[in-house]
Amino acid sequence: MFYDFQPQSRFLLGTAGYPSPDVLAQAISASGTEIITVSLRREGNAGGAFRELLKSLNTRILPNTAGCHTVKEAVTTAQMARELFNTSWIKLEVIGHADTLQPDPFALVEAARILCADGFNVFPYTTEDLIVGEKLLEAGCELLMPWGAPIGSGQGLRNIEGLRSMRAWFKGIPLIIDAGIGAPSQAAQAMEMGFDGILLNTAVAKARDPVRMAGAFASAIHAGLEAQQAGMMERRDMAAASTPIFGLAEFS
Ligand SMILES: CC(=O)[C@@H](O)[C@H](O)COP(=O)(O)O
Repeated sequence: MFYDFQPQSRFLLGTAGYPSPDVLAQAISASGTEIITVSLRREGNAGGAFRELLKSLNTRILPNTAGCHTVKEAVTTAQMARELFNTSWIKLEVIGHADTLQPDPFALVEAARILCADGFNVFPYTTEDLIVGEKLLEAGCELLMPWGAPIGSGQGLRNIEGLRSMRAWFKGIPLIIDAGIGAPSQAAQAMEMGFDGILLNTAVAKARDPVRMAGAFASAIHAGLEAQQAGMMERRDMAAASTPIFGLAEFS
């Protein structure tokens, strides 16, 4: 459950950098997503026509604060997004450095505290750090969005053991992998590990065929969720015969 919403699809899609608005609309349709994220700053540049297109797509809009570097910028952007899109949802990004695009955990927690107290449902873009995650929950966030890898890098699950620890530590808290996913197999792996959803943008927007890639990610995310819910076998260090030896004829 992502706040008050239980989506069928666990695929959350970004809307930046597509070759055209038409390709974006087709990719959203092929992805089966019910939640799209929109950067207020970029959207603001593109104007009202883009906003009208997004509103016509029959998906929930999760505005984001991409490009914000301070608490003040992020809070102001979130407040503008609430008015523009008529939603209390906000994907909170407070970036620590323009080159790494790594979240600033101190500013993130402070901004989350202010926005939660102001009635927002905050989706915080964070790292796999457990203490930062705890502080975000204390601030009032009901879910966390750990990165897979730096935004736009396509590196996949860069710290897989850290993400495993995070999944185990925050039992029952929805965790959505956000950013750095480059291939459908990486998204499937995250779902198999027990994550609740995948948010990505670049891997679809910059694919040679974004519409087809959106479909590929949709299949992979669905497969990963199915595997997770079916109960995966435990990994073993040693072999275990898959064929029973009971009843075999004895030769002497
Ligand atoms: C679109 C968005 O909200 C960002 O968090 C980010 O752009 C997603 O990361 P990738 O582009 O690496 O998928």
